[in-house]
Amino acid sequence: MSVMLELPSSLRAATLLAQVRARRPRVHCLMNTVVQKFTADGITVVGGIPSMTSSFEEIGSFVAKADALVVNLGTLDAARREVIRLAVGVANAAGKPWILDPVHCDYSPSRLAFARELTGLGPAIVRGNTAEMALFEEAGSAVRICTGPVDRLADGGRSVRIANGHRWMAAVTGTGCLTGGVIAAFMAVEPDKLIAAASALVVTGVSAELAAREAKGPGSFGVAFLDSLSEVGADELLLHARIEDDRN
Ligand SMILES: Nc1ncnc2c1ncn2[C@@H]1O[C@H](COP(=O)(O)OP(=O)(O)OP(=O)(O)O)[C@@H](O)[C@H]1O
Ligand SMILES: Cc1ncsc1CCO
Ligand SMILES: [Mg+2]
Repeated sequence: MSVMLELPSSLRAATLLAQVRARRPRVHCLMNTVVQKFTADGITVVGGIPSMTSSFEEIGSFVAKADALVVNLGTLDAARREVIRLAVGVANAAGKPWILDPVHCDYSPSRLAFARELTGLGPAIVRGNTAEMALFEEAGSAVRICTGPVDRLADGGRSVRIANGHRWMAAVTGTGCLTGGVIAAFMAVEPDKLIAAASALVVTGVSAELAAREAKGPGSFGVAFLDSLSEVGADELLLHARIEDDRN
């Protein structure tokens, strides 16, 4: 007998967004040094509470207090690798969900090997762009997300596409990293990781479309995107969400 797995919907995205805003989940980010502020702002305006330290002495306490963890490999060095291993160990021991963003794993064999090591430690989600995810055809039990003009999400039983977003997202550095933070906030309130991630991507994608109407180009778009993320609600999500079943 096959089990009917839930598929994402605009209504579910709106409900989860309201839950994030009501519950204010804590999201700890081991975020690259390029887009720390943009990512923290994205988590804050959507309704979560970000923390960003990467100190070896403190990371255990911060992860223990967080509801979800983001592991982003954008700016990686030996110290950061050790902090990531410690953070993942604490998250796993406490049953807290974490998302891996294997930024630029396509640029460096040693980074790819580290990203593969982390994938073996059981992230809830692995998300990257097309070039990165081409190296992660296999992501264990994690939900696999490949973002781009259309986002593709898949777990063992489901495969969906989110067709929201705007081309200026690719012209602002860190929109993908920011979506990792927003996805983590949604994972903190929803145990079904594919539903959580798809809902988060609908929220960021619809917000980007609304922001593009106000912006003059990528610079003002980045600011308008944060404005839209703080204001988007059920009406806009129900009207604009483009979620497609990708099984065929
Ligand atoms: N041409 C496009 N049209 C619509 N949405 C897009 C487009 N390109 C990217 N996006 C959206 O932008 C976000 C970031 O996706 P992208 O694949 O560019 O991430 P990335 O390369 O990891 O970004 P970064 O590393 O700068 O954070 C996703 O939410 C995606 O849906
Ligand atoms: C440009 C860049 N380099 C390392 S991390 C980062 C941010 C987006 O991935
Ligand atoms: Mg990226």
